[in-house]
Amino acid sequence: MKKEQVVHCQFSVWYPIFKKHTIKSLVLPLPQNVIDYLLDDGTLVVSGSDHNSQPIQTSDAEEDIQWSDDETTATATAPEFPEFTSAVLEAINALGGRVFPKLNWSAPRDANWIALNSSLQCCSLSDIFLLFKSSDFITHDLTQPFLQCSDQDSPDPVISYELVLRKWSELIPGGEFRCFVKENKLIAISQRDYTQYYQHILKQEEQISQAIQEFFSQHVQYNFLDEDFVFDVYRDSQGRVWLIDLNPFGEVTDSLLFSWDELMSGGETAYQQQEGPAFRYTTSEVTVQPSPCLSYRIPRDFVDLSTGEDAFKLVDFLKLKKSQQEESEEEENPTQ
Ligand SMILES: Nc1ncnc2c1ncn2[C@@H]1O[C@H](COP(=O)(O)OP(=O)(O)OP(=O)(O)O)[C@@H](O)[C@H]1O
Repeated sequence: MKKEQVVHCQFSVWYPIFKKHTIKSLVLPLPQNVIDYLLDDGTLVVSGSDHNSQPIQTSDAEEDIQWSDDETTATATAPEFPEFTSAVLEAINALGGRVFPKLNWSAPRDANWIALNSSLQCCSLSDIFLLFKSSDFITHDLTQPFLQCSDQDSPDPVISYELVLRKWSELIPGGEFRCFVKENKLIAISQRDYTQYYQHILKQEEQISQAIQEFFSQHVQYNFLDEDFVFDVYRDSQGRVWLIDLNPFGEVTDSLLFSWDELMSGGETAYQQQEGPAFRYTTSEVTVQPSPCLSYRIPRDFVDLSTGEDAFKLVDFLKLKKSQQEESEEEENPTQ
């Protein structure tokens, strides 16, 4: 996979090409001070004028917190981005008040557990910041988007970072599929939420595969900037197919129920021996696995502490940690 392929899969590159076939979205340039804020480990929650949450600082900024009985001193000044905040609020309103946020490539899928509603649905900039600051996928976009590219000797293309806001849509996970395209041929289709068994996929295998192939040949094939790529689709309850996302054809993209070895080898096993693409889905409850994002979670208690209404619980927790730390330091250095 070349750096150029990654550049082509940025949202603002593919969206204008496929606008008619995907969810309505708006793209806002991400100012440098917002990028710096997102990459700064210290401040956990921003106190924006659009949100009434209390600003809280994590342990990195512990030194700044005055540990006193008057707990109000534990609040800290959070950064404010007035112009960006109003541009974001205007965009959210234009999209119906609820949005799904992304950066150039990724959504903070690994951070949904931290949101109060356990979802990526956002109504304000603080909702978006909380998810983005908690997400390794977002940090990856910001710091090493070309990590797995084969042409490491070539200079990294310059990236203009963008906040993508997509109109919130209730997508049923069983209707989502990932499609692999090699040399402009659709070689493989995988159920996207492969950890679950969906009876309707088993029953409608033929119709689903047919609908996706038609969508590909009518709207996607030869229209993208590369001949190898991966696209995600959603088939709604009326059988209509929508484009959800475009990804590079390579290891950086999850190959789900296929392996990259078989897809790279031209999909010999997958498509050359048969007419259409190979279609894989989970066929029984027996193979159901835990959700792949589970490893990104932290214990529920800590989530409650950091996002709960009672922000002072977090302060108590940090105090406890601090005193535990001091005790263990004393044990390690009994001479002191
Ligand atoms: N507009 C939307 N409203 C609600 N949910 C959405 C919306 N767009 C996407 N989703 C959900 O979020 C999931 C991830 O979306 P998307 O593919 O855009 O993120 P991503 O970070 O690029 O993922 P990947 O890395 O797997 O490509 C989708 O599978 C879908 O379930």
